[in-house]
Amino acid sequence: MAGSEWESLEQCLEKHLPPADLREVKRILYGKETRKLDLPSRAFEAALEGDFELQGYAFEAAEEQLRPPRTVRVGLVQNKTPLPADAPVAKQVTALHRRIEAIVEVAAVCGVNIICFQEAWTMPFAFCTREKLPWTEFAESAEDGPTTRFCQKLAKKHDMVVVSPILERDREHGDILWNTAVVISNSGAVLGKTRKNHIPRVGDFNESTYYMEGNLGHPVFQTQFGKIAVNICYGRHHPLNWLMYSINGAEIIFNPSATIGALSESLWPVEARNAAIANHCFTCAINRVGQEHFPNEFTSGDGKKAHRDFGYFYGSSYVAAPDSSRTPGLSRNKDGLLVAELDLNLCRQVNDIWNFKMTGRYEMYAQELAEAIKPNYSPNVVKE
Ligand SMILES: NC(=O)NCCC(=O)O
Repeated sequence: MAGSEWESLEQCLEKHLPPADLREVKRILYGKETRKLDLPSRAFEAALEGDFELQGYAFEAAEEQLRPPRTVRVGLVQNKTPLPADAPVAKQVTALHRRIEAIVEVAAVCGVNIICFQEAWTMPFAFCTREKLPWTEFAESAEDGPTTRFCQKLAKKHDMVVVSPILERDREHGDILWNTAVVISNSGAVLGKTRKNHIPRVGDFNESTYYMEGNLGHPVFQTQFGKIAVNICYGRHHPLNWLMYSINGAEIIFNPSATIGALSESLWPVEARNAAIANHCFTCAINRVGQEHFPNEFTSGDGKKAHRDFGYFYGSSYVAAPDSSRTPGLSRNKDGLLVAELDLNLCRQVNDIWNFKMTGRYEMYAQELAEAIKPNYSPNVVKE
């Protein structure tokens, strides 16, 4: 299996395929080609200086007579943790704030309206360790913690909606922890928060040691730039989770994640993209990059030796559209900002073609599922 030094699928295809084959492979793998965005050269210069990748693409919709285009630019940020996991907590958080601030400046130059960071972006992904301190010290209030205040400043300064996925400490309710995304309006006000609905119990993702499944349902946030929702990481394996955000009207669903090569890389290009198709909306899949090493060894419960690292996070953040097209992914190993221009009119246009909302038979599934979850349910299996 390729390690973290292997740059990306796109780079490999471009290097090895003759142009005519490349065109066909891209048509089948990526759908209708996305147009490269003409981003300002000073944005590329700043990205180069800041040592992160910058890519920009546009999805187009057909012109309509009655509705003007509803274009919005989203920014997806993937990044390594700048300091080692054993650096003091406050220093790690500050270093991450500085890193993100620099990337958001470039996003602003690129005209981004809504930006989303990776899952639990203010900390190393330490849940593999099952230790509490110091990791629980990274938890903050969603309403007025230092990271939310920091994001409010960014939102106001750049007139940008900020989606900030953090480890939340809910001081009002028993001081408990949640995996939460705070949505901050471009006015700088906290619009609300949403919590991770599905908690992994796979590999070293020992997150159930820290927090429970979210209790806020499937909120959709009406922003100036469109209706958005956040399906946090492991939620992307659950089609009903995507569906409920879509039923509540989400036009863009962000999927801030932290996942590693050995576990999920072959699922990654499929799931968020399928969700965009199945739900007639845009999806934005974001994964962190880099390797994180922890001070104490932990085991993976698989009989193998104890170790201090989690494996590598493979980045590859991308945006998928309801018509099955998608952007190329960002690199597997570099920090990056992906800018995508979406015309939200495409959601209804594709809905009118494929009609999944009309043909979904939700009443049938609602009834069948209501029966299937009963303890005495007997599966409908027809036998000879
Ligand atoms: N952060 C997280 O939920 N990771 C679980 C692994 C995966 O969903 O790929």
